[in-house]
Amino acid sequence: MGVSITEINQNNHAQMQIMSVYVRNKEKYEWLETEFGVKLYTELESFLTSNIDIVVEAATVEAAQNLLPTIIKHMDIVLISIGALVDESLLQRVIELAEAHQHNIHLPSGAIGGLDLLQNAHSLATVQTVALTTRKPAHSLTNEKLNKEKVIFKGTAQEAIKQFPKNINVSIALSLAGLGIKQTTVRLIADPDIDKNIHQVDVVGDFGEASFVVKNNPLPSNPKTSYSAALSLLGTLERLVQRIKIG
Ligand SMILES: NC(=O)C1=CN([C@@H]2O[C@H](COP(=O)(O)OP(=O)(O)OC[C@H]3O[C@@H](n4cnc5c(N)ncnc54)[C@H](O)[C@@H]3O)[C@@H](O)[C@H]2O)C=CC1
Ligand SMILES: O=C([O-])CC(=O)C(=O)O
Repeated sequence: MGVSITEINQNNHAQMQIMSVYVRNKEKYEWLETEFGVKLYTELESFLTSNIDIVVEAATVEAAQNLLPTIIKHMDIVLISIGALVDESLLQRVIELAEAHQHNIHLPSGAIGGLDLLQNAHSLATVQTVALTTRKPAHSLTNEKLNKEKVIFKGTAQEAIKQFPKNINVSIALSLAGLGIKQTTVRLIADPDIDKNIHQVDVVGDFGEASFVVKNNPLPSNPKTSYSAALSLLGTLERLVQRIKIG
């Protein structure tokens, strides 16, 4: 999510600076040091003991699963590869570590909205169903040449993220806010005629019904990702230091 480093270090968003970046290949990212004055680390422990207060993860579900337990022992984290938390034993372990070390795990809404309403409705009353219908440009989901839309997945959020770990992190955010990974349903549609990532969330509960549709433009600097996902990450950081909490 390249927008973040420009936004934070040059436009002074969130009253923060990115000081350190954890990478696997230093040579590939040397330009970040030159352009933004950050320091690169290939050793996780050195990265975590460098001059930083919080980690922002924007890598992959697999990387997040591997790194999360160590990171949470050291400090707070903003996690955007939320699909990592589909692993229930990892989730439990990470919650215990967060509690033991008094650190927080921030999960941005990412490319969807409505998680505040869902959380309230689920934790304080009863929610009956949560359904996600995601429609993405066909080429981002399949190598198959399609001339019309095709439902390429129908099932639980748990199964969806296993089959599409790069594409449906939002389903695990929804699951954690509501009915869990086994009862949150997902339909994933490959559509050759669109260039947006469209997420529709339908919730039915004692409070009534809610539907949210987000038609996401691609992030200009990284078109496979939705623009709003990067904004959500930045917004989560910004809200950490704001005195008025909304939602
Ligand atoms: N929650 C949400 O709504 C959304 C979540 N995502 C997720 O956010 C994450 C980042 O997305 P993008 O910026 O589009 O991905 P990207 O593929 O453009 O960038 C990921 C970066 O992480 C690096 N990386 C991968 N494994 C690593 C490791 N083990 N250690 C250090 N660096 C590692 C890669 O080299 C790459 O530079 C992905 O997991 C994606 O699925 C993306 C969009 C929305
Ligand atoms: O960018 C999006 O629209 C959502 C996405 O990829 C994800 O949830 O993993």
